Amino acid sequence: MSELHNLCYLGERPITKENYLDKLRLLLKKGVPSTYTVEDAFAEEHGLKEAIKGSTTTPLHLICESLPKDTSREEEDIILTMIDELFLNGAGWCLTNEKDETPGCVLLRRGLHGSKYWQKMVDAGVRAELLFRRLDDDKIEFIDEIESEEIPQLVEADTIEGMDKEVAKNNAGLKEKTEVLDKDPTNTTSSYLKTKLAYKDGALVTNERCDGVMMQWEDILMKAGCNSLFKSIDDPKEVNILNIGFGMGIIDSMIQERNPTTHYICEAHPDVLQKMKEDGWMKKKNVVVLEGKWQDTVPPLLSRGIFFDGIYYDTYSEHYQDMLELFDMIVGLLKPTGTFSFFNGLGADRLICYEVYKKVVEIDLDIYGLSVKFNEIRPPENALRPAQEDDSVWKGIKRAYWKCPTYYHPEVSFA
Ligand SMILES: C[S@@+](CC[C@H](N)C(=O)[O-])C[C@H]1O[C@@H](n2cnc3c(N)ncnc32)[C@H](O)[C@@H]1O
Repeated sequence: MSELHNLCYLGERPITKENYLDKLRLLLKKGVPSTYTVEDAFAEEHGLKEAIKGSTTTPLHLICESLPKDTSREEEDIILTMIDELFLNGAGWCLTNEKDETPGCVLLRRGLHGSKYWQKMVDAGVRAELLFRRLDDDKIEFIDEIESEEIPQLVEADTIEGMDKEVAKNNAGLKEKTEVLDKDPTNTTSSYLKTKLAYKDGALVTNERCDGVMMQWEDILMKAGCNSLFKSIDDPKEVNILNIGFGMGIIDSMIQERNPTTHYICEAHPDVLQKMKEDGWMKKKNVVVLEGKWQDTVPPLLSRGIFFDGIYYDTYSEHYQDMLELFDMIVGLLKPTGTFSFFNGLGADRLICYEVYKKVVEIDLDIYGLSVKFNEIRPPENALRPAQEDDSVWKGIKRAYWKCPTYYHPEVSFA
């Protein structure tokens, strides 16, 4: 076992600065990577060329797994500083071990959700997410620009010949993965909009693969969303609401019950629009249906001088980046007293990611002078049960997109 890993098992007590922190710092200073995995060490010890793929048990995993439950205040401080030290040296908050757990997931399993250790993981996740976004920004100049030929490029198949075989194989793999993602209706809007949908068994699903687009169990979340939209009405004689994403029409039916002056609904999928026609939504006197992607249909509202008391956003196959683009419009469309809310499923298939995004969204909204308040809602029990269990809502659904015990319902306003 490597010296670094041995240290992270925290076997020797008490945990002191001399025995742990100083030794950790020394190892990192000597160049041992903070992401050195147990699998790497095993491969090295056994003269294997490569470590087992798909599993990265990092020093952070070991610390989280080994944390004694009876630490003194001093010991806790040493461990927290060890975690800081690993992060400072590039440790990853979201690498996963053989059980598909991040270090945060290990803490959660061990009953340490909400602890100081947990908070360290969340903070590191937030920093990493914000940093990666900045690095993606092409306006950033790097001091030590890497020569372009050193950067592994995704090459076209016909240029592969003659290249180093390994690079070619990796490139081909990367290209294949990109193509798979491009065709995945859960991942790409253009692919989703071409995918046939079906309304069945209290859900809206993709016809072939049975990806859950919207499900009836979410009505409790939609109720909270609808209440937020009518929270602070500016003028009861002129109530404007905008909902982006019709799905099963759950929130729109709730909005209709409140009889707003104008109820805008933005929807892009042809099958959903067809269902809306069949169910008479196009003919309702206070409803305006914006047919097409919100990216095309919402911007014109800005120039028409329409302002909203409430805006709700719940689409499908979009990414956080899309939401950031929407924020640009929200500031222009929301009345000063208005409320914006959205289906908060950001990272909701893993609690640590969900809490990282809760913070990231707060930071992003703050840039617009918007503040967010999260109300906690307990989802129905059968939404928290794995698909194998009889009464689970995920039975027959391709992938459970919800796995968190608490829903953080967002209410966003200028206040
Ligand atoms: C999860 S469902 C919305 C469910 C809805 N909140 C309800 O209460 O039933 C998402 C909807 O957003 C639509 N959608 C996805 N991308 C869109 C886009 N870019 N513009 C407008 N609608 C979009 C989908 O077709 C789908 O009907």
